[in-house]
Amino acid sequence: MDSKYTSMGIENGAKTNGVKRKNGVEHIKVKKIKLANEGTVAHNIKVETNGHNNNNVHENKIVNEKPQDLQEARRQLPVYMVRNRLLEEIKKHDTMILIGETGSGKTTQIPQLIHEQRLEGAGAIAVTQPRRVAAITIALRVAAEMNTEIGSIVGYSVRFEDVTSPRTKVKYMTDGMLLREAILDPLLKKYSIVVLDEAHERTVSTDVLFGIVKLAQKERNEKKLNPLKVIVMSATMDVDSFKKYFNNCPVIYLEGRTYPVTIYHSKMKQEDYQYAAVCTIFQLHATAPANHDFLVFLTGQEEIETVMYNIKQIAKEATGPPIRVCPLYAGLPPAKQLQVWRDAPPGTRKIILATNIAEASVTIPRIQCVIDTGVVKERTWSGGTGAERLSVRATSQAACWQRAGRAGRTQAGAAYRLYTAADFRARPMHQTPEILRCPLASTMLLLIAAGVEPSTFPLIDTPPPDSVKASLSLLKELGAIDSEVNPKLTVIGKKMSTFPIEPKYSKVLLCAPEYNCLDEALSLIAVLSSENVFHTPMHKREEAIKMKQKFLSPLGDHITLLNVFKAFSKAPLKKQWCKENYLNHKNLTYACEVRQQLLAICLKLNMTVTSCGQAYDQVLKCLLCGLFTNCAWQRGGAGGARAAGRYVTAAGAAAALHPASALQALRPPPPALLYSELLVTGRSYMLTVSAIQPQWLQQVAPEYARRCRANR
Ligand SMILES: Nc1ncnc2c1ncn2[C@@H]1O[C@H](COP(=O)(O)OP(=O)(O)OP(=O)(O)O)[C@@H](O)[C@H]1O
Repeated sequence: MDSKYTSMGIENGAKTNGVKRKNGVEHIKVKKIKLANEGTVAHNIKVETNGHNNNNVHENKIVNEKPQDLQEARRQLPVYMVRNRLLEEIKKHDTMILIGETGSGKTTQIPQLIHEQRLEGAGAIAVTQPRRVAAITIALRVAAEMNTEIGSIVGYSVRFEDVTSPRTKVKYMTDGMLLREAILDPLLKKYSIVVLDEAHERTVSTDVLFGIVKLAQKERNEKKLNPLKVIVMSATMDVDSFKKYFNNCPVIYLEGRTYPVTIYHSKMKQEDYQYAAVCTIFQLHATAPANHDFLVFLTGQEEIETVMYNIKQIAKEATGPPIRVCPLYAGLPPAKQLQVWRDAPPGTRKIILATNIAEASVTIPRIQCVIDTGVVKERTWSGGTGAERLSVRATSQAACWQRAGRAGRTQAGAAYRLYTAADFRARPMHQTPEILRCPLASTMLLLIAAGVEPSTFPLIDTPPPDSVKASLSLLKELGAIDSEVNPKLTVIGKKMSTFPIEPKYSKVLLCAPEYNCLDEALSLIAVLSSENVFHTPMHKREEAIKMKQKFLSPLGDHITLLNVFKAFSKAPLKKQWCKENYLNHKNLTYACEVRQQLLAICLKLNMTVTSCGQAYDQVLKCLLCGLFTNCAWQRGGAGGARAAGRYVTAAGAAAALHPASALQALRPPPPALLYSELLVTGRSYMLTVSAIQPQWLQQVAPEYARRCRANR
């Protein structure tokens, strides 16, 4: 072991043993399977699990095991072993909660078992996932297990990608996609069974879906339509509040996992978790066999890139097999995310650096070690200022267990927690549900579109009143609803709800024909809907920044992005061109796909696509139609040289231009701005900003402009 990396102080062998139930949080490493109706022991089934070692290789998208091996692996799963009992329970109850260990087979097996028995009848089975990468990879796995093409009996549906057909019976989908379907069909008539998986994640969409399925179930019963079965699943959920919410429905605990996971805690508090992670990686790398891959949890793209760079540098001199480092974060283009599931060359160790998108649901084969920094980047939103705060926080205990549960899925594993056992015990059991800390305008629009009255809609946790008020008032400002009390969609609101994007952006698209710039607006909104198109590698920062200059527009970041997109669309050898220009080829390709989809919706709405050419004022005015609540004025008014670079937003919050903005160098600084996002990271920064003429606001949104003047 390299002496540089011995200072971590991981406590040896601090194993967990057996399942302990603490407020609904499961502990790992169990040998027996017990299936019982909450607490009762009357119907226990006891099955000893046989540890089996399956180091099969996954390639070709993500699975390339032989069908018979896949079947053998299925048979070893705790869920499969008690399938008959489980199916009985599923048949008996309209709604049930299923709690089972991570990796026990809930997500992959329950829908298959239901389908094998044809319990879904003429309808289909919807299985929701909070994250797209999980929906895709699990669907691919299940299709392979069922020996069928993806998109036929088994399919998936995620934003901007629908791989299903009329034959699809088992449909994995993001919770957001099922929510979109609920607008068109609030009774979810296509489905006879809805499985809401990873319920503990408490995303806004899943929370709203709980209410949607509850209402749909009731109404389908009242109208004597085919009943809707609902199964809520997780390994680590807050059982009591869910049980209460679902009218005391039965809770089935399924105890048992295929492989054990040993938990190690840091002996002492780690001041720098990135450093601690790198130390631990190389400590383990020196001794672990090459076919043991590592999964490291970090907080975001920038951090992942820094750690990746450090690992690559240190790896040149470190003891151990060759290393392949793979990033995995939401902003990574979908195809690149799936590369994590591809095998590294034999004898090479894969080290995956992931955010919490790999925390729940996913199985990445060969992961033997999980290194958990115990932190997550969380967004909280203030309805008052419209600002989002991005902060790094300690994860909940449930998240720690979920992370540990990414090991022990295809072989025995270990989780190295870079925090002490006392720190772990002091953490809250569950994180704050998103609905209590995120903007709700999109969700409100969908609810209203689905014919639901937001104030009476049944939610597990009621969102803060000021957040509901701010969201409804934004929808009213945008002209999407007629009133904040008892709201109904307007004609434009109905059209807005058909776009799978933020209401403010759909408003921009709908206003674009008026400004003769739908062509430009589509490109711009597509780029804004995908991740960062600029690629700034740490070691070539200067060069990348220099290259960016050629796309810069003095009008600001939006037109700069448009310049990039236009140039990309014209480039003949796109990949090479992106490389030379320090642009992210995958993200730009993704933006092109998004544009196609948005264009299809516009054409369905009979909108005419025209271009304003170089008249970019038109584009900015059009942008202002959706983003007029995102204006800022220079402090002390125009010409306030002393206050250069310091602005005040329409909501009265002080904010600065982000250092990466194209407008940073502009002198004198523009008197008025339009921004896409307001982010607080210590200071309040406006992101993706354009210069506007102060009088435009008056022209585009006169009523709002009047109120702003009165408040300033
Ligand atoms: N892509 C894959 N490659 C290899 N094995 C897989 C894959 N997906 C699933 N498995 C196997 O199937 C098992 C069950 O996975 P499944 O996702 O159904 O578990 P789960 O109970 O839903 O777990 P979690 O609570 O973590 O979501 C895994 O532990 C693993 O052994």
